[in-house]
Amino acid sequence: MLSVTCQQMQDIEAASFKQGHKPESLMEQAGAGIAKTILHYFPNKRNAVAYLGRGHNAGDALVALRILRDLGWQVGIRCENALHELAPLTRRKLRELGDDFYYNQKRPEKDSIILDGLLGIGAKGPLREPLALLAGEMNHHRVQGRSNTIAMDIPSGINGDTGEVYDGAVIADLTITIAIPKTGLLSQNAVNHVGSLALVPLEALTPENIQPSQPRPLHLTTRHSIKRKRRSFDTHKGQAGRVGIWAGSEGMLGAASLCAEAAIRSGAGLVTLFTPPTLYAALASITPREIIITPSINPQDLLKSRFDALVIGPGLGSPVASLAEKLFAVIQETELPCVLDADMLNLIAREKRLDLFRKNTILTPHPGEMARIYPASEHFSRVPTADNFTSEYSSTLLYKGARTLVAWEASPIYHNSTGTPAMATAGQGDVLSGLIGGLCAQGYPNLEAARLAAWLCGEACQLALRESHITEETLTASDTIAHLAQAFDALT
Ligand SMILES: NC(=O)C1=CN([C@@H]2O[C@H](COP(=O)(O)OP(=O)(O)OC[C@H]3O[C@@H](n4cnc5c(N)ncnc54)[C@H](OP(=O)(O)O)[C@@H]3O)[C@@H](O)[C@H]2O)[C@@H](O)CC1
Ligand SMILES: Nc1ncnc2c1ncn2[C@@H]1O[C@H](COP(=O)(O)OP(=O)(O)O)[C@@H](O)[C@H]1O
Ligand SMILES: [K+]
Repeated sequence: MLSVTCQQMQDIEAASFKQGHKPESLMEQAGAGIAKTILHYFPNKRNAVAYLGRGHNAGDALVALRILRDLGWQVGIRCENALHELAPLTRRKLRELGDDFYYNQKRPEKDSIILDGLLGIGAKGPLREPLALLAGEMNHHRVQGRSNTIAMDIPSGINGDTGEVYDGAVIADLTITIAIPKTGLLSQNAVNHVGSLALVPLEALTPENIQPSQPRPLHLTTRHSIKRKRRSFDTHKGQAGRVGIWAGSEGMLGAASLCAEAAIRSGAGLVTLFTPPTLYAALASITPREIIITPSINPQDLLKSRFDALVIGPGLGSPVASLAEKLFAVIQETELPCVLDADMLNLIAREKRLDLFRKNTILTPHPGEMARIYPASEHFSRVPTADNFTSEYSSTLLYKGARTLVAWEASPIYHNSTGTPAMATAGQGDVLSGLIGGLCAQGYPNLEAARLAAWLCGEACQLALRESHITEETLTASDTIAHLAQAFDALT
């Protein structure tokens, strides 16, 4: 969905009020959506404390808190403003929760959920007292008590238009933005304060007829923006998508295995993994039985079978010159959707074969690989890099990072909303490339496949963290694969 400035959001809101929509009804819908999102990621009853400012942002937090309280959560509030200073609607939402909460304020306990309802789109400039004090308290409890902070609409202390981070801004693990994403949330400067993103759509408030505030529109990919395909009843495996993978080398068998497993878990009907004959036995012992493993020394084999998509590169290492040439020839020849990942990108950069970045290719560089294939990226921030790169090359680009970007030619620049720092662990990229290949093979257009795969991987990891045996430290790429089903299910 297109992102908007705070002024544009306020204009859309004003127009909806003219049409008869009521602020209280929108606040109830926003609060209910926030509570539902919190329960999606934190399904077990917890202690929740809402930090409140004076405006309607605090009203959203209060509605969500009331719903959580009614479901049996232990809740509390922190507010340093006098009751009469609160906006009338926010005051009403506090009364509905119970004024006792105001007179018996609570601080977060260990492992609490902290709701940031200090400031939303009505924020102006750096945090003033008493909100600066409360933001400091929230950040302290997030670290000391290992609490999770969830920002209502915007993390307080962030400029909602530019993403500028003011002193003492709230650090959120998850920002639940209301109705339409605000442009500042997508800024690279703000990423460590925004965390992962979720959207609560409101039917009355949509970005129709809004002019993008940037020459190249910035969109957010959320669970609402991609439609999951349904199979017809008589589908057979040949129609469900065939993926051919060239991956792995001595010492990097896991990359090939993870990539192939993710491809079959994407829904692809047949996945074939080509491997040097010397690695066959070892690879067969760690790869799921559903994968066809074919010993080969010739990448031309990728063109001989009937595949619907190819993935080349995970764990490839540094192939000898003759093998590299054969891989280049395959990429040059194929018209299939073709994911180029990891060492394949390094090889292309080293041999200066950027002519291979053709329309059917999907490139998945992390920032290090990006610097090799496109050294200009070191002089630009992420969005201009994605913009310039896709203007120069006709490939679909998936530029990995804490806020993964996906773009193609003149498309909007899509920012992924899901993900967690727990993903900063080996193998996540191999899962991602296998998933993209599998989705392409099932007929998702390249851009959609890349957006969906990035969203699914991030969502799978966020959902994995709900389990007591998986933490930020212990999550692995295998856990990502194990939670893909829940991520697919979370799509609307
Ligand atoms: N968009 C929508 O359609 C919907 C919006 N909804 C929700 O409402 C939110 C917007 O609410 P809002 O307009 O009441 O503004 P909000 O940010 O809560 O507070 C403004 C107050 O903060 C104060 N203040 C400002 N800057 C400050 C600073 N730096 N430091 C300290 N204080 C500062 C400012 O004081 P003043 O500057 O006027 O003295 C004023 O009193 C929106 O983000 C969303 O959550 C949903 O309910 C439903 C649909
Ligand atoms: N802090 C983070 N927040 C969100 N996603 C992350 C974070 N760190 C890594 N990721 C994601 O994990 C994946 C890592 O890919 P990559 O570095 O290629 O891993 P590998 O090569 O080990 O498989 C990328 O999709 C990236 O976007
Ligand atoms: K907020």
